[in-house]
Amino acid sequence: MGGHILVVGAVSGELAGLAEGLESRTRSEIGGRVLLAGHLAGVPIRLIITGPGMANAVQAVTAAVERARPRAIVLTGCAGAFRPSGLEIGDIGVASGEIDAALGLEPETPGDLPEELPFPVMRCGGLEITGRYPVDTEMSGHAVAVLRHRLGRQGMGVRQGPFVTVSAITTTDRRAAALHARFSPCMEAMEGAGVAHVALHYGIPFLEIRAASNFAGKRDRSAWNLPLAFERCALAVRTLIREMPRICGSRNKRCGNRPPIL
Ligand SMILES: O=C(O)c1cccc(C(=O)CC[C@H]2O[C@@H](n3cnc4c(=O)[nH]cnc43)[C@H](O)[C@@H]2O)c1
Repeated sequence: MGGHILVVGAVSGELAGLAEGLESRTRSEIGGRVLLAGHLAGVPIRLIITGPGMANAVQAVTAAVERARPRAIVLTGCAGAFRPSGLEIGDIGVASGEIDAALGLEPETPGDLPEELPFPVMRCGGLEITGRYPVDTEMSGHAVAVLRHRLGRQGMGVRQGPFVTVSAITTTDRRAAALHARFSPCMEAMEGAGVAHVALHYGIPFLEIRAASNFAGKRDRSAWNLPLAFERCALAVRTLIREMPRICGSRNKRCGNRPPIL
């Protein structure tokens, strides 16, 4: 199997469990970010820690992709789970799509969600992206099946659904309910739409898998379980990488480096 998998996390804890198991590990810097390279179960892997938020993620992933084109990008880490999804803390979410919840038109009522942008930020393969990014459906479907089979029997919930990307972490039940009413997401985090944008731009299959560290809604820091989420997201990615030859084919849905449309 040729080409490496680029695994992306915002903070070091999210990739620590994968970094520990890397065979023939090397450490370098790219675009001012730490890049670890090596193999997991014989699969060539690069891990990049981006820093939190979309701006960091876009800069880091662009730098990594420009240095060496991966065969797939997997974004992982902790996330806030939406209660109606049925996910519990420590459970796994697999994105079926990525929604940039901050992009759009200012709403008439302060505090409401933005309305959909009236022009695309990207055109790709007949798609006009105004804030909702596709993921690689084939990879995502395989990932859910594998994770349910392997982790479900250890008592871990695995759900597939849209992820929302936010700039401000949701801290009220009102906001969580509004996001759920609009997008029916299973998880929220801060990097997904940015990495999905870069992946689509370069035509690289993209997958996002996270573990719930908290519930989206009223902020109760004492109820967050970051260590459990870090451990579980690494377990999920490791489990998938072992199955990568089956999950990640040689498809390349290239958009090309077309000039910006704005
Ligand atoms: O809020 C804190 O006090 C805090 C303390 C230590 C670490 C963190 C984080 O790393 C959170 C930001 C990071 O995690 C993702 N994430 C996790 N849960 C959520 C959420 O409910 N809403 C948005 N993002 C979340 C996010 O992708 C960041 O990279 C926080």
